[in-house]
Amino acid sequence: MRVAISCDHAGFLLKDEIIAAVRAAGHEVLDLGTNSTEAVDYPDFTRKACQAVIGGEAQRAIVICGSGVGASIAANKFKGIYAGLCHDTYSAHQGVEHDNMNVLCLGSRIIGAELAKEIVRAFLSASFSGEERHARRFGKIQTIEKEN
Ligand SMILES: O=C(CO)[C@H](O)[C@H](O)[C@H](O)COP(=O)(O)O
Repeated sequence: MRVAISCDHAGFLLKDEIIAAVRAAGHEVLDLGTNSTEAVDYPDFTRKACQAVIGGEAQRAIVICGSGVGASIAANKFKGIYAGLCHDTYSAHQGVEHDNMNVLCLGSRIIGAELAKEIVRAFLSASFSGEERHARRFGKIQTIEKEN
């Protein structure tokens, strides 16, 4: 699949490691910046990655900021984006299998590169189970989305 990746200045140092891990797992990368440690605003770069998913240029996205919190708040404002902040591998695959998560948020000031790469591999190798209870719950999330 094609994976959009973006970060702010705090996430920049982790971005290249994540890009390499995504490619090593056999996926294509759409690198949407930022490309230095010069300060930028995470909503601007989260927007780029989410719009790539919504527009179909990427099937999933990974967004990196300092804590991952700001990126996850911003990402979940987009209709069609189901973002999760995951700093463990269980959440990274279960979030896809049960909740249809399509954007992974990471905090580069919280976790190290090796754990981040394992989390990325867990996220990308998982798929939505589609089991009735999960589909029902996901449908309810989409109902909330339509109400707002
Ligand atoms: O970590 C974050 C909050 O969720 C943001 O994404 C930013 O990375 C962080 O706020 C940047 O902080 P800085 O003091 O401007 O470097």
